[in-house]
Amino acid sequence: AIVGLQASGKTSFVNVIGSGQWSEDVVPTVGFIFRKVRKGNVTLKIWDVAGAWPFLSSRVSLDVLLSEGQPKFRSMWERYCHGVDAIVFIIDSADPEKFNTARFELHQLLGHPALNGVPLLVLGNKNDLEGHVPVKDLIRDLQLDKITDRPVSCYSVCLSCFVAAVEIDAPLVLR
Ligand SMILES: Nc1nc2c(ncn2[C@@H]2O[C@H](COP(=O)(O)OP(=O)(O)OP(=O)(O)O)[C@@H](O)[C@H]2O)c(=O)[nH]1
Ligand SMILES: [Mg+2]
Repeated sequence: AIVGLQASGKTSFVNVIGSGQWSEDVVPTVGFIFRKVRKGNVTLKIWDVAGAWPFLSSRVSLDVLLSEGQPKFRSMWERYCHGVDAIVFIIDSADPEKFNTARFELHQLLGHPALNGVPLLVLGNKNDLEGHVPVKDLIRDLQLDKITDRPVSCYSVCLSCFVAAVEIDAPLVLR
């Protein structure tokens, strides 16, 4: 399952691994998209889950999240993560203002007992943009070092740079 805040690049990621090509043509996902991607003799079944649900898209501030408990739309993330082999969390690394919300949502998601032990891949996307945050700071800001109950990896990527190869800067396997 691929989760993350709005416009972080989840659908772009699925396009890149699915077709091997960056596509400029993405629109915000409504609900979710289920995709099967065949790689050699392996078939990946992928849930591309919207960062926000239309009817609640204005309610994304952390204050609201905290005062209302778990907002309905992101509790949907958990539903799509049930029983998966891995969770991919994508974050716009050039938009640090959203890091607090992202951290809150990520840790909230991982706190669900049913997702215990499921490996986590964090991709800090959009490293082509000025002011993007490097992997080491993402790890700190998202408190990835506090996640001790599963394998965690974090990479900095640029999905829109994907022509022949995804640019990866300073890959770091935490655990
Ligand atoms: N500069 C830059 N833009 C990117 C990159 N990856 C994705 N984008 C752009 O970011 C925007 C959002 O991408 P999406 O893939 O639709 O994001 P999403 O996470 O699926 O968004 P929702 O479906 O709304 O949750 C699009 O305009 C993409 O073209 C990147 O590596 N660099
Ligand atoms: Mg999408």
